[in-house]
Amino acid sequence: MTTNAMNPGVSPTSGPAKPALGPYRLRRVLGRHPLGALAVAYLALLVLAGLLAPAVAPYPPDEQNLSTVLSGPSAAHWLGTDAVGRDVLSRLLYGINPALVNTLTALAVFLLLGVPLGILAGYRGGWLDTAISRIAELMLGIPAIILVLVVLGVFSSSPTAAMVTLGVLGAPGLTRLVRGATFVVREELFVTAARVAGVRPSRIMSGHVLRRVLGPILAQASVFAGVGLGFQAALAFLGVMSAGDRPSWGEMISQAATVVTTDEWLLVPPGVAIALTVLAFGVLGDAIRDQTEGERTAAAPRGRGERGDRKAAPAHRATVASPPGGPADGLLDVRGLTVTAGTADRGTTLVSDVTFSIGTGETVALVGESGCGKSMTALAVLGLLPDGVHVTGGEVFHRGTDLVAGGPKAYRAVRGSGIAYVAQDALGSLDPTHTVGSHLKEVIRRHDRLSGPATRARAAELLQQVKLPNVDRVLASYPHEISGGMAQRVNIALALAGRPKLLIADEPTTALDVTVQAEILALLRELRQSTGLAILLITHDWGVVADLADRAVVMYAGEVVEQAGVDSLFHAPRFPYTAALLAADPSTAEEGTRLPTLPGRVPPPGAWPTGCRFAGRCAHAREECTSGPVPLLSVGRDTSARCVRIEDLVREGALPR
Ligand SMILES: Nc1ncnc2c1ncn2[C@@H]1O[C@H](COP(=O)(O)OP(=O)(O)OP(=O)(O)O)[C@@H](O)[C@H]1O
Repeated sequence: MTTNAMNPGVSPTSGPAKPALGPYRLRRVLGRHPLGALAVAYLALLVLAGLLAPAVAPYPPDEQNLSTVLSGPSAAHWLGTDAVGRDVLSRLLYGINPALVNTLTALAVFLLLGVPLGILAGYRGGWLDTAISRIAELMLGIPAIILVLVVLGVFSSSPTAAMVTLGVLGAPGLTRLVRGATFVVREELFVTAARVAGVRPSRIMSGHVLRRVLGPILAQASVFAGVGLGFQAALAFLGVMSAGDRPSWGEMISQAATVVTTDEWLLVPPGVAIALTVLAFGVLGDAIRDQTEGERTAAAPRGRGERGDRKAAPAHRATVASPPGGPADGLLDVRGLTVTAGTADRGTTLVSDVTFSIGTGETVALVGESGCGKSMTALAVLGLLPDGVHVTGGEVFHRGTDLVAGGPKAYRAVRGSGIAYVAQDALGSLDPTHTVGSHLKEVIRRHDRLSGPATRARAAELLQQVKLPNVDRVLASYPHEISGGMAQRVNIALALAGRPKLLIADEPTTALDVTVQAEILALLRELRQSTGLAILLITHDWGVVADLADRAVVMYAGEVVEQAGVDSLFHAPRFPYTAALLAADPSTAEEGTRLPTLPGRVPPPGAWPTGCRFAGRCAHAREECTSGPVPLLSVGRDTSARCVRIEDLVREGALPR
């Protein structure tokens, strides 16, 4: 994930996603799509003409003049007259409203069913997704025209019944599209961040996910509006949908159809009006889709699914009990944590038997090369493991409550108010469609019952707490309007909103430039002193460990290989891997000397050797290292290490005394 001493050659994560298609961006989109703008202008004109029909129509719609039937266009009747001498232009104008009302009826049903079900299926997943998807597939198999004809037969050719049926039959297609888009958005970091901040799922779905999938929805709605209008015309032409006695485009088509053999012109005005309107809806849909397609595919699946449940029997543990992880007072106690992709029986273990503790106000660094299981450990503590990855052994006690046993409910209760989270991707953690103020207010409302002005005051206070200047301007800014460093301060402010006692920070400074890194570290240090905040810091950077941490937990190939106070660790590492990592740290290297490298790679999950997992890369490995599982052994007051040769190595001078 990062480029640094422990993880060479791997680039930082991508930048933030683009803002979703809101009203402001819709205007910009149309500015770049002249045809789309033309379509909007046409539709706006149509609505206006429909509303103003009584004022602008040259004749009353039902006024008959039997002396001028089927007259064709003339100065008196610009679009001619129909079979009973009524003015076609006037009827066309009066017919706009029924055509649009019918279209809107179908559209409303289409959206009201398709959008919520799609978001629910995509966001919740599991059985709800399976049920909604199966029903949608079933409905997509129903032949629409036959069902509509049956409905028209039952409901006396009622246009409303036909349009409602069309909406119901169209909705499953929208549900599938929205579900797919929601799957992508659900994995975005800002959704994870909102979840960790304790924002309710209903609020995340309506406030964040809906806004992000609005583009595809609008595109689909435009196209469906065109389909609805064309469908009305087809039904009216077939004479199966009653037009009543009001003028409507469908009714005009229907009447023109009866005289089509003697006068084809009568089909032209309503036909052209319908064709133009269908075209306008289609062009608008295309403009919106062109704009949003790239954004949807560009949204990287970076976040995490919510899996706090234990799915299978506890996994195998080390034969010797691990010693306590440090001077814990019960704020966080992780005991024998095992995380598996798949199930315990038929899965791959990603993290095995991890034990450590964090006390109030303490900062513990989780260190190790890329792929050693640091993030999986942190995500298991938060109950935010990705789909298909589960805790299959051990406990995560937060103030005495086992979150693993408590399941998603227990995790939800502590996220935000007990344990907060700050990710590496500062901008990606913020929803691009919300201002900083809106992010903060949402989280504050989740934790405090405050009035509107008090919520704003609290938001400003949080920004001041993270030392952001120009609070009013920052509150009104969108994420793309602030720098990475400011965004990370905003994320820390969001994390502090629930007054948590523990902050999990996953490489919070890696993506920032050096001076900003130092400022963020200084801020964390200050917050720790002023609020008593405990921090679980995931990092590759020994400099950050030295700067901030009290203790370090070193992970290798999914297990803890050493735990120690930072001073002991730096001066007398007790595991050859720790010693090798420290020796390869460029910040401690003497100028002009060649930096030692650590040959080989971390064995991937599923390919861990028996015994010491580091043996394949260790210059000091002997047969005894690989003959059986190696327990984590206490070495001195605050140190434990998973090495059977510590005494030999110290004696031989391979490890410092
Ligand atoms: N969704 C997943 N399904 C299966 N395996 C996964 C999944 N996500 C990560 N892994 C694997 O789990 C192992 C531990 O990954 P993890 O992200 O915890 O490592 P890390 O130490 O945090 O590395 P980095 O510093 O690069 O983030 C890796 O081998 C990784 O490939």
